[in-house]
Parts: sequence; structure tokens; C-alpha cells
Amino acid sequence: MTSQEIFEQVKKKKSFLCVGLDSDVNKIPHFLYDTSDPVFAFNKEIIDATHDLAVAYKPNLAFYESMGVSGWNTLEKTVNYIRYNYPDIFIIADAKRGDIGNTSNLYARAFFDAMDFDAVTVAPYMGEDSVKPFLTYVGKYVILLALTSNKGASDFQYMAEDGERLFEKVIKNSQEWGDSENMMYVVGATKAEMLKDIRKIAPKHFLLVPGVGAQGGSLAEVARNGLNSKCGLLVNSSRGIIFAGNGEDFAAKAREAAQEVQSEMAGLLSEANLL
Ligand SMILES: O=c1ccn([C@@H]2O[C@H](COP(=O)(O)O)[C@@H](O)[C@H]2O)c(=O)[nH]1
Repeated sequence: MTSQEIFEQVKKKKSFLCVGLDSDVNKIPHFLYDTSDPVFAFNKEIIDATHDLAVAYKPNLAFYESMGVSGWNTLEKTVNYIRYNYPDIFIIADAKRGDIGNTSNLYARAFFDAMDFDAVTVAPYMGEDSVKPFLTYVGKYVILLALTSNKGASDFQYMAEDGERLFEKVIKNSQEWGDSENMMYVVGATKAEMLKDIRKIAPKHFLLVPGVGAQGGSLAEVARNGLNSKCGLLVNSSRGIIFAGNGEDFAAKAREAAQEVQSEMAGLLSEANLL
């Protein structure tokens, strides 16, 4: 998918929402336990209830891997369900991978060949040879962790050398490996005040921004500092949407929560003259 195609979806849906499918089997409504694949049944209802409000879905691999083989099966069914029913939607594997070259090759094959993800999150710590194998797939994206939303982000990511912080080095140096058609960056919504600086060094790239909703980041601050001329933002909310309710009406509650975010996004896109 090209960045222009993502932008077309943003304009059509007036939304840059990414719904995080962090579908914790212990938190889904208990009546779903009667089905053969409770997490898939949950995901399917969430997706059907929110697909017209979201431009992306982001299953976090931990919630699937922790269930063993059946979790992988659920993940694959979820990806195929989105791809078949809602082909315009961008699908992100939040896997935070990256290893020496030959191993990264196989990670890339796992997410882009064996499964049909559009993008995978990758940790940049192991450098160029750990990232490049993901960049050889046309129309697919690496989303490099740059400035993360968690407290521990300050342990390493702000360390500076010659006035340049580590997350800035990651963003600048990695632009020699790929471009805005195969690379995006993770920037936490809880670090929204940094987005103006980040836009100076990555004006064109899409940024995946987790941290609104349950982590308390401000959507308005993210948009005002981070929107570019093609939107350039995919703002993720997981728990705030998928666990908005946990009764029989859980999907309707998720829709209400998504609608609230989407309607704020529509206002912010229009304020930025992007609609
Ligand atoms: O810096 C980061 C990178 C990834 N995440 C992931 O995004 C979601 C956030 O979930 P919420 O429930 O909306 O808080 C989750 O999968 C994280 O692992 C992040 O939060 N921050």
C-alpha cells in the first residue's frame, strides 16, 4: 500500500485511527468462551463494528504468542479476515522484531509472506543489517521504534551525543536505508511535545503513535504537532476501544469509543485543511 493510498483512506473515513487488537483472552467477555476460537470471535466483532472508523488495525503479537500454537492460528485468521472483508485497511504486526540479517530475513518472510501484514514494528538497536531485510518487500513497511510512549523511553532514547538524541539519530540515520514508502516511525503520544522537532527531520514519513486512551496522551496535541500534508499519522488506541465494554454489547461500546476518537480526528483534519 502506498502512502497516498493510506491518505485516501484517511480522507474518505475522516480518520487516522489505528485500532489495537490487544485482545487479551482474560479480558474478553466470558460468553465468548463458548465459541471454538474466543479471541477470533472477539476480534471479528470488533473489526465489523469499527472498520468504517479506522484506517488500520494493529494486533500486538504478545497477545497471540502467549496462547501458543492456537494464538498464531487466531492471528492468521484475524489478518485474513481483515484482508478479505476490508481490503483497504492497513494491517500492522506490532512484533518489535530485529536480529542479524539472515534471521531478520525470516522474520520478514513470516510477516510479509506467510502472513499478509502491511507493516511490522522493528527495534533499531541492532542496526542496518537487522532492518534492511524487511525493506526489500515492495508495498510493505518497517515501523522503527524511535521515541516510545513508556516511562523507560528516557533510559536510553534521550541520551545525546553532539547535541543529537538517540531517537533523533535513529530517525536521521535510518533514512539512508529506506524512504517514506517503506519506513515509518513509532513516536509515543505521551511524547507529543517532541513531534514538532521530529517533523523537522522526518517531514514526509507516516508516524505510528500509540499512547492515547489508556496511556493518557493527548490526540489534539499529537495532531497539532505531527500532522503533515498527507496526514502522516496513524494514532493507535487499543484498550480504550476494544475494552470499552465487556458485556453482550461489547462491540457496540467499542464502536462508540472509536466514534468518539474518529469525530475528534475529523475536526483536527479539517482544522489542518486536509479534508
Ligand atoms: O511506544 C510504544 C510502542 C508500542 N506500544 C503498543 O501500543 C499499544 C498501546 O495500547 P493501549 O492499550 O492503547 O495503551 C500496545 O500494544 C503497546 O504495546 C506502546 O504503547 N508504546
